[in-house]
Amino acid sequence: MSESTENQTENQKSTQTGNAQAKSYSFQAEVAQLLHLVTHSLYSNPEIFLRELISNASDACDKLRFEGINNGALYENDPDLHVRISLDKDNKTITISDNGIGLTESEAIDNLGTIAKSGTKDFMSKLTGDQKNDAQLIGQFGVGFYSGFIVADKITVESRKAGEPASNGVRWISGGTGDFDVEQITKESRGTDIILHLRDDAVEYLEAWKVKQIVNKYSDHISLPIQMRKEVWQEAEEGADAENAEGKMVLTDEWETINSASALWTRNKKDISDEQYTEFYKQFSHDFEAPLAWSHNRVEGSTEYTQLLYIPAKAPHDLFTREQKSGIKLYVKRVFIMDEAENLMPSYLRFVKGIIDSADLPLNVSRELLQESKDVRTIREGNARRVLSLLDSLAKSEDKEQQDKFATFYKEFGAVLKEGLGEDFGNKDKIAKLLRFASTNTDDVTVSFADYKANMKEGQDAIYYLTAESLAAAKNSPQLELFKKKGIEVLLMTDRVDEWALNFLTDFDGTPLQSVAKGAVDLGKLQDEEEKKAAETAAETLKPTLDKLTDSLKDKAKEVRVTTRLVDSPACLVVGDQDLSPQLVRMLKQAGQPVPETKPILEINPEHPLVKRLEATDKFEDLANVIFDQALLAEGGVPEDPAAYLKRINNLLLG
Ligand SMILES: Nc1ncnc2c1ncn2[C@@H]1O[C@H](COP(=O)(O)OP(=O)(O)OP(=O)(O)O)[C@@H](O)[C@H]1O
Repeated sequence: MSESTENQTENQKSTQTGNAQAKSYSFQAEVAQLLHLVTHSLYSNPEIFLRELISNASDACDKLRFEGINNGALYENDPDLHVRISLDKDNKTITISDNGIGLTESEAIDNLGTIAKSGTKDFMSKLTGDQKNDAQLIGQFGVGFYSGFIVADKITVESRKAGEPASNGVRWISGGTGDFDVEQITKESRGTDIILHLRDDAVEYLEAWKVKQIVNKYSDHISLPIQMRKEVWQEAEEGADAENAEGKMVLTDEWETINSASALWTRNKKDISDEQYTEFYKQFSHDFEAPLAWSHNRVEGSTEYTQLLYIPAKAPHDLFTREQKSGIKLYVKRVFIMDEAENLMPSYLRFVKGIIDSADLPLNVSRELLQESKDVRTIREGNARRVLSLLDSLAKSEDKEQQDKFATFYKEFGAVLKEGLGEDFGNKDKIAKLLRFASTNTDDVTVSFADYKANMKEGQDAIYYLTAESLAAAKNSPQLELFKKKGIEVLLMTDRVDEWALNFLTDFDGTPLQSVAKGAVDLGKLQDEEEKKAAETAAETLKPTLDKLTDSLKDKAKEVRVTTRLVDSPACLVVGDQDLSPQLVRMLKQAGQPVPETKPILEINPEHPLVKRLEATDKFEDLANVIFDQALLAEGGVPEDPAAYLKRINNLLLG
């Protein structure tokens, strides 16, 4: 017995039904809360109940198909899986039946009495308490099985698990309030019947045309046949009374399939409307926002598969955590195999949601097997190429709407995409083309490397960039002073991943990338010879001061040297070309990772009055340390001993 069944049993109350075998159970508190909302809201979109129940029926058939791979007996000589909808005007019921996997008694108690599924949990977390808003959310999200209570004041579920004897059926009944009753029944047919006892204001769903319309709108892509009893026109009989004089539609015993019954991705692209693509996305992804873009292809060659990949419009809150799951569902020859098939998409594209239907993988493929498969590698590479070219086409588009979509994509997922520079060497250049940054010319994150190159000064032979913790810190960084003075654009990068990712990109289209905070400043042909000479002379004259500084700061700085990079500030910190920047070191330390201890280089501005004062002051130690600590503060760091820093400042102020 599972844990929740035990809990439910504790809640067991004396039977209300009079039937010795029926037992009454309380709903989990969250379910009761949800049901209260479902039954008391103004529904903005009541018809979604059908979408939800059909989706559950289809899942149940998928499960049977999957388990049937290794245990054919589960089909019980009833191999044609389907969903059937029956309308009963006299009893005001609508019944959704499937011949899928079915439920045992304890599964019915567990699964229909507690909330386990991610979609509903997500929904609950978005509730605001405002009835109108929450009612709209139900329409967008759907709340699975409980959607039935939008139109029904009582739901009866009758089910029998595949492979169990007919006598092991279960009946579950609830009025959608605090509890539900469960009893054992005999059910010959395998699978589940959901019987909705419609409320008086929901009898419109007893009309066959209405049901067909809803199925067509929401569930056309379901790969199973959704069937209803066929209606035929019956002419009036001779001598019929006035009411029946014109003939009428009558139900036959024949079942008719009312949906296309082919999985959406198996259909021809030109037969699928944008609305259908969007509706399909919302259903399988549980995202209630429309996707930004999608790509649907049948890939042929040594590995054959169909890919239907979507770019969502919004990043999930856990995008950056290690637990973030892949959004790819794997099918093999239209049989659902698994959710979250992480091997089918590189991790830096983990935001992509979609479906892969492989013609080559074995039906009993496991996660372990996926890791080693050559076909899987081919599919993963094909998927990455496809997503990158989809993004490239959005980025390159002349169409404003497409450009806006790219901007939205970049805002939501740009930082994740950058991980690809380190992860996907083969596509590094394609990824680099898609990257956008702020720069010293604009705060908007819109400058591509190509834009930057087009804007380079004559004689400039590197792409300059600066990584910092925020745009404000980047813009005020002393490292930029010389570049500002000379009017050279510098890309400003403020995502945490930037420095790590940029390590893997040494050039863009033949032009080297150069961090302005690493190594000696080298403006190449843009270097002013006179400035350079002046710095060299200053270095000579300042030699004794530099030596003294090096000695005083030997615990903090690896080297002290004169620079031409500064205009207004007395000093700044830089690191060697191959060293980690102080920001990255701080970040890694925060994340609890081991980092090699490297000391920065202190560069000083020989023209600055504070530096000049060093030559004459009798408080050399104080001033030297304050200059170092201020350089540290300017790049976002904190002096190692803040109290000592303040003491020194005060000492200097008091003169
Ligand atoms: N027709 C059915 N056949 C078998 N089991 C069902 C059926 N309908 C519902 N269930 C069971 O009840 C559970 C709860 O259904 P519900 O619609 O609330 O959530 P879900 O289907 O798990 O979530 P999601 O709709 O997000 O996939 C299901 O997970 C399934 O175990």
